[in-house]
Amino acid sequence: MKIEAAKVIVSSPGRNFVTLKIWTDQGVYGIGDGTLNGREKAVVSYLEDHVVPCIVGMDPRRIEDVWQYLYKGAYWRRGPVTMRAIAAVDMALWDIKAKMAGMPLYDLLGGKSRERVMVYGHANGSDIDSTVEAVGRYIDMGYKAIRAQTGVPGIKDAYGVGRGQLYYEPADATLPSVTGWDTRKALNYVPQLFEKLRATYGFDHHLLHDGHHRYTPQEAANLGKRLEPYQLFWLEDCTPAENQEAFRLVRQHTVTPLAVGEIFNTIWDAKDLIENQLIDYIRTTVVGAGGLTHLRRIADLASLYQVRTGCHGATDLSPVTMGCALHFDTWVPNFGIQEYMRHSEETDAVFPHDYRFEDGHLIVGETPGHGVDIDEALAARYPYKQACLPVARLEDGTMWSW
Ligand SMILES: O=C(O)C(=O)C[C@H](O)[C@H](O)CO
Ligand SMILES: [Mg+2]
Repeated sequence: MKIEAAKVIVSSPGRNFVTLKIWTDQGVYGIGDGTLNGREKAVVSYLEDHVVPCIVGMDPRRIEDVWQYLYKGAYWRRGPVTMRAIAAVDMALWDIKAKMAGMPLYDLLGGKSRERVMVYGHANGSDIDSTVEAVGRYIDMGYKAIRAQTGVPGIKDAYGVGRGQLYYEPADATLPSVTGWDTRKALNYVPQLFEKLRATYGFDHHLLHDGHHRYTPQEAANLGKRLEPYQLFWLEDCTPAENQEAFRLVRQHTVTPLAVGEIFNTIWDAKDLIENQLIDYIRTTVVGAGGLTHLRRIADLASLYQVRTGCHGATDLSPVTMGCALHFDTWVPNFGIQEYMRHSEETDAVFPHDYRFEDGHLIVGETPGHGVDIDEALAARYPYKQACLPVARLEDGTMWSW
C-alpha cells in the first residue's frame, strides 16, 4: 500500500486553516490539520516543499516509521512549524488506518475510557458584571466548566475578551494590533471577578482562568494564592514556561491547580514540569505536538505523575484537530478536560464532522476514522486572508508577552 498523493488546502471560512489531505493507492484518504495561527504559510511551505515530496510512495500503514522519518530525518528537530507539519501527516495517517479498519479512531487507540468528554467554554466581558452575566449564559447552555476572562479598567484590550458572545478570534488584523498590559491592575481585579462569580453561582461549576503568560513567577504565585478561596479547576499559563523551573516557585506558594502547554511542541517541553509534579494539567494537543503518535507519549508520561490532560481547543485549531482530540480524550485514561471554543457556522460547513455538544460535554462520533472531512469546493470559496495575533505592551511601551 502506498501514499499516492498529498495536497495542502488553505481555506479561510472566518479564519485561516491549513489542511492536509493524503490519498492512498487503495482509494482511502485521510485528513490532517496543520494550522499555526498567524504563521500559517510557514507550515504550508514546510508541507508542500519538504514533506509531501518525501511521503509520496511511503506505506501509510507505517505511522510510527513515517513519524520518526519526519522527526529525525529533518535533522532540525522540534519547533511549532515542524511539529504542526508532522501532526498534519500523523492525523491523516491515523484517519486512513481507522477507516481501513472500519473503526472510529478511539477504538483503534484502545477503546473508550468514558462515554463523553467534559468541555469548558469561554465566557468573557468588558468588566466584572458583564463577565458574570456571560458565565450565567454558559451555565444556561449546560456547561459544567467555564473559563472566565474579564476586561480590566485601564488595560487596553485585555487578553481573552471577545467581540461576540460565543466566538473569540484574536488574530484580527493583517499586522499585529497593539494591546496593553498592567500586572498591578489585573492582580487587583481578577480575584474580584471570581469572588463575585462564586457569590452569584455557588461552587457547583468548574471555573478556569488563563493568565496567558503575563505574570512573573512571583506575581503568578500571588494570583494563585488569592484565587484559592474560589477553588478554580485551573489557572492556566500563569507564567511563561520556557524556564520550567519557574513553576517551582509558583507551586511552593499556592494550591490552585496549574495548567500549561498549549504552546509546547514535544514531550521535552513538558518533561521536567511533569516529572517534578509542578503542574496538574498538560495542555498540549494533537496539532501542537506532532499528532496522536506523540501526544500519546506525553499523556503516558503524565499519567505516571497523576497529571491529567486538558487539550488546547481554541478556534485556531480546526475541527479536524477537535475531532482527533475527542477520539484521544475518549480513550486517554488520565483525561482531565477538553477546551471547546466554538467554530463559526462557515467553518463547521467547510469541515463536516460527526461530534456533537450535549449537556456540557462533547460526544465523539462513530464514523470510521476521526470523523471530520473537508468540503473542498466550499473551502475554495474562502481564500487565505493574512491575519496576525496581537502583541502586548506595557504603558511605557515595553514589549510584554501577549
Ligand atoms: O485557548 C486558549 O487558552 C488560548 O490561550 C488561545 C490562544 O490565545 C490562541 O490559541 C492563540 O492562537
Ligand atoms: Mg490559553
